[in-house]
Amino acid sequence: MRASQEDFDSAVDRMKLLEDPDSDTKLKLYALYKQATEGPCNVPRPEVLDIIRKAKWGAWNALGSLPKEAARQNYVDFVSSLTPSLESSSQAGPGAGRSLPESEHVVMTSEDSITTIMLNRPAKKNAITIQMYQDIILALKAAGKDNSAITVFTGSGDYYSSGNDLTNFVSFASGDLEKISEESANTLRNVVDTFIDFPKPLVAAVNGPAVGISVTLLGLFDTVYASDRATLHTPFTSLGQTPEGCSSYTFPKIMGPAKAAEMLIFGKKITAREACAQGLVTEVFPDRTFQREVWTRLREYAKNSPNAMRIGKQLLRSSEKEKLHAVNAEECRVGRERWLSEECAAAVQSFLSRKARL
Ligand SMILES: CCCCCC/C=C/C(=O)SCCNC(=O)CCNC(=O)[C@H](O)C(C)(C)COP(=O)(O)OP(=O)(O)OC[C@H]1O[C@@H](n2cnc3c(N)ncnc32)[C@H](O)[C@@H]1OP(=O)(O)O
Repeated sequence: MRASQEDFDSAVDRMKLLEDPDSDTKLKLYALYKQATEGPCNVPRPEVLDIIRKAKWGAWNALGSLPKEAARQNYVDFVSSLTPSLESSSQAGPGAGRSLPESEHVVMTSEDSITTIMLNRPAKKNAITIQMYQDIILALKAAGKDNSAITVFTGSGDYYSSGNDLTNFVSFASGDLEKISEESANTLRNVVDTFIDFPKPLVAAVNGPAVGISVTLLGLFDTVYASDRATLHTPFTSLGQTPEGCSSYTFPKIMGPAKAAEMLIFGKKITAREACAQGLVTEVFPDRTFQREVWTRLREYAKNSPNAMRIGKQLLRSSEKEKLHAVNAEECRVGRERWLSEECAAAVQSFLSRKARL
């Protein structure tokens, strides 16, 4: 169940009863309200000295391209969490009765028979934390079962995703290496398995640059639309790491072994247009019209028979599934060894200490 305009209006009224909320709460409410009512931040950044307006602008701007509908839901949930005692008995609490999982950085919305899963951490270029991997699994499982016809995966803000959050590796230095690396490999394996098994048409709307795992997973999507501003970069070997997301199998198959090697072994960054010429991207759109053109097209596609599309996907993909699961298992086994290497530790440390940039 998604928040209606009435739920939103009622949350705005309840919010007025809050007694002296702290400034972080006020900022979050302000940003979600603006996003829910006006959409993405569309005003120029205030002067440096105007501290309050700058903080408000920053909070709104950080919501990136979060859809109005998702902002409305987040606003309602946030107000509910602040005012549990004021909840009317007819209103569901956060998460109650909702078919969509809630998450701060993985936002799920459904409209026009399309479920959208959006990475929403624009200030960190949508880098994927361990929690986000778990939320992506939950979101995909929910989308696989809901009544939408198509599922779309995209990013908020200027990046599609900068890949794995490199601070995920910080815990490697501070704890039980064996255990943490095993847990991380299991998480990676689960998330990739969930993409392999996803039962409906899965479309990537690559709204900007993509790095690492956000690129490798594209080989498991049914259709990939990209903005002409997007680049695709898999800098694994400069990080002492190896390919994942089944790309060691899907990329050579899609683009041929030589082009796949340039990307996955030498870390060559390619443009969306190059990726399109090589078959990894289905179609490239001018950035200016990307959202409009992609969504117009997807809304048309979503009018097709959902069952026929799902069964069609199975026919196209099922013969590969067993192979893909085996590839995933092997990539995770090898990847885990690499994460424990000196090379990987040094590369991550180098990024975190800002000595090196891609
Ligand atoms: C469970 C474990 C699974 C493991 C799976 C294996 C997956 C592997 C991969 O995905 S490998 C790829 C990893 N990603 C990267 O190496 C990218 C690192 N980021 C960058 O090189 C740059 O940030 C950039 C090119 C993406 C963008 O550069 P720029 O435009 O100059 O922006 P900033 O660098 O200032 O970034 C803004 C802000 O975001 C933080 N950030 C960006 N990417 C990551 C990231 N991948 N991990 C953590 N943090 C990231 C960056 O530090 C800045 O934060 P700050 O404002 O300084 O707090």
